[in-house]
Amino acid sequence: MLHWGYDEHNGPAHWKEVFPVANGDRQSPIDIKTEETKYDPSLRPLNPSYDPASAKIILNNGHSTSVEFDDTVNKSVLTGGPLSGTYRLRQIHFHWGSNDEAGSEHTVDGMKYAAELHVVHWNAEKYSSFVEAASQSDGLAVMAVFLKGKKALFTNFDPSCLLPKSLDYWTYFGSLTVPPLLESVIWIVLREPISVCSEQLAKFRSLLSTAEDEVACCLLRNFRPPQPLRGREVRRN
Ligand SMILES: NS(=O)(=O)c1ccc(C(=O)NCc2ccc(F)cc2)cc1
Ligand SMILES: [Zn+2]
Repeated sequence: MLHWGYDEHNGPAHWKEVFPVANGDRQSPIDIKTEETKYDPSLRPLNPSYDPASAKIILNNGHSTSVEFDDTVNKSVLTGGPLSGTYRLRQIHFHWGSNDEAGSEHTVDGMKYAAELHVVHWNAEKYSSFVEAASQSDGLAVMAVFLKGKKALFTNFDPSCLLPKSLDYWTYFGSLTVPPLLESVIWIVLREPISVCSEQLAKFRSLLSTAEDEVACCLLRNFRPPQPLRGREVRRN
């Protein structure tokens, strides 16, 4: 496979050829079987604290569209939940499908949402850089928010925060969902989805996966299918 992507010749089924950890014991995403999740009273409420001033750039890296944040200081952080210590916000990005019926990476009792937002943080208390944290089992924390397709315009959506009303969540130990698929992510999946309209989802699909000097082709989908749970526990607050 030339460079990994989501096409027939370089998609998720091929990633193990270059990244053997693809067959590891804590790969993401997973299908969350709600009946098998275990209530854990020791789990604390999530405490996201984001400063909009730390947003730097928005970019299309060919695999997703992402907003990068200034992660040189503790300006935007996530604490609480299953986390011990302070995790610093690095970037947010989305995963989507070629139609509104699929697109999320995590699924809930087999149900796919139209898209999924990932809010990526790293453990700046224990490690000195994102790259270093990305190789540690407790190095990263990614908060996932489901996006559900909504025919009508969506209402009472507060543009300043992309989070749903409820911060109730499921949590499990997993990995990056794109190469290098490092098994260093504490996943926090919010139970309540946010709504986006079909036009917004269509805009994701119009993003290009090619560089300016190449023949344009759209990034129609960029979700990895659910991976084996391998005996891992999924807890809920
Ligand atoms: N979809 S996801 O939320 O799981 C995810 C989050 C971040 C990254 C990432 O930063 N990749 C580049 C990268 C990865 C490791 C490094 F060490 C350096 C850069 C990849 C996937
Ligand atoms: Zn992601």
